[in-house]
Amino acid sequence: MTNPEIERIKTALPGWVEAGKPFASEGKVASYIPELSKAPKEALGIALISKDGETIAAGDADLSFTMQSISKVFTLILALMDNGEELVFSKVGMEPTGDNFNSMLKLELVRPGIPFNPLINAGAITVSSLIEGADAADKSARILHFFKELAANDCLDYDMAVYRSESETGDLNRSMAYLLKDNGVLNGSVDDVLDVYFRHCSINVRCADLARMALVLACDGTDPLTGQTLIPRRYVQIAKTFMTTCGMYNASGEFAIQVGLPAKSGVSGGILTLVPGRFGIGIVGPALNAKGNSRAGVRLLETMSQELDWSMF
Ligand SMILES: NC(=O)CC[C@H](N)C(=O)O
Repeated sequence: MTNPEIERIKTALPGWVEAGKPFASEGKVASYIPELSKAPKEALGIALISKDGETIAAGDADLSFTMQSISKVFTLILALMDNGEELVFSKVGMEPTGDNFNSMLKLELVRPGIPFNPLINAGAITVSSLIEGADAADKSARILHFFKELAANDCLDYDMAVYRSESETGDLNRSMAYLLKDNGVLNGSVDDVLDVYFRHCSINVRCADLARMALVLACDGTDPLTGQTLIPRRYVQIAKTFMTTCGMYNASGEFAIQVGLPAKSGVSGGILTLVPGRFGIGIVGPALNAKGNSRAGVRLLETMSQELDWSMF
């Protein structure tokens, strides 16, 4: 039986992507991690996977890119699976900051030492320290294994050039980690925690990988294509709530109004989003707007949400 929504997307998607592409010229590719500046500025690609396994892709969907902040959603889930809610939320809060993703302002001003939420850098670095494992290498191996399962792709691996580039230049994250350590929030050595963090940020993916990971969230933790439950439903609920309130950094309110779906972006220009119960979606568009979200990617999602009436609200 044909699904009219899927047929509509198949027909219209190439046109929506073409209409979104020019918006990339309003954005800038991130360069504070020098290796990221090599990404093609004008690119825009998307892949969707439906709960019945139908994949639809358009534009530069084959471009590979690093997950960056998108990985924070899944390390949070793994930390919750490893430690439970009580412990995780004794180290990291549940509120949006309204500040940039790499700001350390509120670490000192309000509730000293505890990051506001797990999707800002300070929160995600704290979450990295909560991943179970004998040492940093073991923790990173567990994260990579979990991501491979969620993406149903055994070939996922690090982009070592991006990893090295961030390790060499990540002094702001390093200073944040020292502050967290001094406040008694971080377990383990700062170098080890940052190694785990930089590695999961540099896991290389394509749009279809993000779409498959998002599909698991869209289906409450069970991969509908294998029937395997990979995440307890409660932790999916927590992750999707953070994506809605903090996933697009300090543009999450605007995104909730214009698009109305749980989403997470990264500075490589990736966006992972989902339509509850129906689709997992991965997007890449390396040119970013002032808040650090893919300019053309956000535009494409605004169009799709309006055309397909996707807002949850
Ligand atoms: N917003 C992002 O994607 C930030 C992730 C990046 N690895 C950083 O720590 O700066």
